[in-house]
Amino acid sequence: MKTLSDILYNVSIQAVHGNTDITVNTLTTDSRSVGSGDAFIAVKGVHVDGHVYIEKAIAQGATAVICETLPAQLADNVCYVQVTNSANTSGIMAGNFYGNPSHKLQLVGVTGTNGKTTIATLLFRLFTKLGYHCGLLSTIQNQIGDTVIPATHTTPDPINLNALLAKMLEDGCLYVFMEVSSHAIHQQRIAGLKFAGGIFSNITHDHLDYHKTFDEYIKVKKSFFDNLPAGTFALTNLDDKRGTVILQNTKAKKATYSLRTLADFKGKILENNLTGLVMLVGETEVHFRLIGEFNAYNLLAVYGAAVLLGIDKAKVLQALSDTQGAEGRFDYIISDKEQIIAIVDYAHTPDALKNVLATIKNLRKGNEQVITVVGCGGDRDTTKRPVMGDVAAENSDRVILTSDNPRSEDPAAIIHEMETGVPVHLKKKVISITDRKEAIKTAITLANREDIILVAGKGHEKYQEIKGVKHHFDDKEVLLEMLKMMEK
Ligand SMILES: CC(=O)N[C@H]1[C@@H](OP(=O)(O)OP(=O)(O)OC[C@H]2O[C@@H](n3ccc(=O)[nH]c3=O)[C@H](O)[C@@H]2O)O[C@H](CO)[C@@H](O)[C@@H]1O[C@H](C)C(=O)N[C@@H](C)C(=O)N[C@H](CCC(=O)O)C(=O)O
Ligand SMILES: Nc1ncnc2c1ncn2[C@@H]1O[C@H](COP(=O)(O)OP(=O)(O)OP(=O)(O)O)[C@@H](O)[C@H]1O
Ligand SMILES: N[C@H](CCC[C@H](N)C(=O)O)C(=O)O
Ligand SMILES: [Mg+2]
Repeated sequence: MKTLSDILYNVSIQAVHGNTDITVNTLTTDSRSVGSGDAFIAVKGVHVDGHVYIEKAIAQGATAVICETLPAQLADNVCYVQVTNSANTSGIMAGNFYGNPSHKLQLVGVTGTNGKTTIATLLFRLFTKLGYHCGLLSTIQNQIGDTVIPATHTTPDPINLNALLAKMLEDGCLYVFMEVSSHAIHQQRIAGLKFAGGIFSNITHDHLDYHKTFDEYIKVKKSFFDNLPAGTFALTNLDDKRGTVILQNTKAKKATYSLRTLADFKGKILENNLTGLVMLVGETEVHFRLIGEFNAYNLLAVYGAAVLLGIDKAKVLQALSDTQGAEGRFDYIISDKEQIIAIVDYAHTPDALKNVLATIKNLRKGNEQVITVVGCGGDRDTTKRPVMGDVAAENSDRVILTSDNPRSEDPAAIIHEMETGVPVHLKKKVISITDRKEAIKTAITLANREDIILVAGKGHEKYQEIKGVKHHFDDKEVLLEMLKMMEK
């Protein structure tokens, strides 16, 4: 067992009251899970200040308290460590507690508004195919080789994160691919991690409820690259407006990918249809199973990162050509009788929705209608709602606005906010149906032979969260069931 003093290695300490030469059972930032002999780290959160729970943590058995402000009364037999930043400290302490697994792994972080799950999953599948034992930390799930560990966040909190990395290392993983969300960067969930490299996909409108301004959102994403040291790589998308600025202050080796301009990893789309993409990657023509221009970017990012990690270019392209994308990302079925194409996609930002609808437009052979079913999540960025209503209406023949995960909000009110973005002349295309199952059913009723239905926003999710309760819901399952019923 490690001592508190071991675990405090590299922490910026202001003051210590008590003995740091004590063993620590486990670390936690949540008083509700404190047990005897644990160290409690008090972190200021979005809703409450963890410092409020110090007494409770001690009552439950905490023998060490790490905090920014010391309580007025100090208990005997408890070691208090005052630090400059508790959130940052929890990352560093978690690393020390679990033996800094990231220092012994090749850890690659993927950040950006859209494409993180796709890129991280493709990298995991590619390297697995190449014969390496790998780990994955993603929105859909965490994985250690074939073993799936459910994910609660896109990027876990630092304690769970380091515990998972330690398990991966113990299991013999060499490479770990992880999504790095902007919330995670801002909340220091990745503090103390050692990355082999970082990838930037793109930055567009999302999470302005949390980051307040777009500039602030960019700054947070940029700080991930600012903190990458020399000897690592930073791979960016040159076709994104912010692709260059994001790497401005990094010490990492810079590398670029692009479909439009000269770059270290240059691609060109030759064909883009329902069977996949044919691309020129450098000088090599390759067929990929993924669909759409946005996936051409994701594939280039994956190719670039694999090459930067030292894998042979030809080997990468050969294995990547046959690699499947992540669940619920442009996941389609074609109905037996009417040949209706029904697509499930995780587009939950204006840019993702625009991209996925542009891809669908390219797939049309004639006058097929595009019918979009989409909603916006509750307790999330409200400013994207009217924009997504507009994007859906501008780029579809029919739109059914519906619920996503309303969470604590009134679903009808969210839909109303989406409606306000629909231009007057497009209003006749749009109807609103709060019940997502009914909305999907209506889309199928409206569809004629060979029409295309897009069900956007929930992708792989197997639930719908309403007033704190997660009810089973699976877009693909509903589509399959309804198509079967209607075509009987
Ligand atoms: C807005 C946000 O990101 N919140 C995260 C944050 O919670 P918080 O700041 O609200 O915490 P809080 O309730 O104020 O509590 C502050 C501190 O007091 C402690 N506490 C609290 C109550 C108590 O009784 N005792 C106690 O000790 C808490 O454990 C915490 O350490 O810190 C928690 C612990 O790490 C996270 O679980 C929580 O994620 C919430 C559940 C969440 O939904 N986050 C989403 C928005 C998120 O992080 N999403 C990104 C992906 C987004 C994307 O790219 O699309 C992700 O990485 O998953
Ligand atoms: N490179 C890309 N550029 C723009 N849109 C993309 C890109 N890749 C995927 N998308 C769109 O965004 C959706 C979400 O993709 P993905 O899950 O890979 O992103 P993410 O960044 O992991 O999202 P989250 O922030 O929720 O974790 C996809 O279903 C697709 O519609
Ligand atoms: N990681 C994103 C996912 C959004 C998915 C969408 N279905 C929603 O619930 O808003 C978030 O937590 O904001
Ligand atoms: Mg993701």
